[in-house]
Amino acid sequence: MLKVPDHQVAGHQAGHGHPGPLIDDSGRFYKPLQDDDRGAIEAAFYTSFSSNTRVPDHIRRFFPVFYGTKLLASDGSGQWPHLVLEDVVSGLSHPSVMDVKIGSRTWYPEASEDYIQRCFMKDRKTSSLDLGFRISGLQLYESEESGLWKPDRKLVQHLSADEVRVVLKKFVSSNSPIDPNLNPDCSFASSVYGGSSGILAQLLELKSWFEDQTIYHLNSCSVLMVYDKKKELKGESSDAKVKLIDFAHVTEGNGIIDHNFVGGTLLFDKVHLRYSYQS
Ligand SMILES: O=P(O)(O)O[C@@H]1[C@@H](OP(=O)(O)O)[C@H](OP(=O)(O)O)[C@H](O)[C@H](OP(=O)(O)O)[C@H]1OP(=O)(O)O
Ligand SMILES: Nc1ncnc2c1ncn2[C@@H]1O[C@H](COP(=O)(O)OP(=O)(O)O)[C@@H](O)[C@H]1O
Repeated sequence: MLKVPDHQVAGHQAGHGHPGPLIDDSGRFYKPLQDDDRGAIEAAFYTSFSSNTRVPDHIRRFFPVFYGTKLLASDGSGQWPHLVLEDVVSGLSHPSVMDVKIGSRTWYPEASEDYIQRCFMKDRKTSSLDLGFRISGLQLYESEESGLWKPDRKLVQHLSADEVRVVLKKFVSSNSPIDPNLNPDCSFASSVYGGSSGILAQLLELKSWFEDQTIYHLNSCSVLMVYDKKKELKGESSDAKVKLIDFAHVTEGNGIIDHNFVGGTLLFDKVHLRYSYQS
């Protein structure tokens, strides 16, 4: 049965005659195609990427599996085409999720003047320009009693550089993210961010491909980081994962490195995650 995902932390939701994402019980995420060129660009990206033999398998695993497109009926908006993707959060019973938009700029020269202006403003008003990335959305599992902490998206996006650093610590802490008197204890930093299969190692592997690949420019794309906090609390492996999502603004690389993306991941992993991990 299809249902609205309660683990969506950013992006478009249902409203104004547009459907929002759906999930099913078999681990699939249905993302409605936007009805302008963004939908076409994202569908074309997934189609190209999934059959592109120049993409190594160890890199492919950082992207949701693509199962094609499907027309789905949704309330008030009739039949609507959806991308059928792997649900990255499926299988995690108590997921902590963070969507990080990579790059100091989200605009790109081929975009419309209006889009460039809007991105330009957003990049300046958020941590993108200062840090090379911004947190677009977030949910943290707290405890059985308190459930999930899902701070307001607009607040999250407009966090200052210093506040972003605190949130990166909260993401891997066992104590309450809400209590202003508690310093994040970072007790899961070594297992979630660190280690040979942790988030830092995964980002590093991804980055090394981006330092070389010139096929795609992933403008305005996000790194989705997820792990099962309940498992961490029980001392079990929490399946920390990194996946890239949101390809509505991908352009062709034309033989040129995607410096904006490489710069963003570099700052994100080397400087900021490592900082949370070590301090
Ligand atoms: O409509 P908004 O204000 O929520 O803006 C959307 C953004 O939300 P945010 O600025 O993060 O609050 C949204 O950002 P997220 O994916 O949520 O990080 C997108 O930038 C979206 O544009 P597009 O689908 O990438 O072309 C943006 O949608 P458009 O305004 O471009 O349709
Ligand atoms: N494949 C996926 N699996 C699980 N969650 C996803 C997946 N793709 C997107 N999401 C969730 O949906 C949100 C919005 O996705 P995104 O592709 O950025 O949409 P939009 O194009 O509307 O901005 C993400 O922040 C994440 O919470």
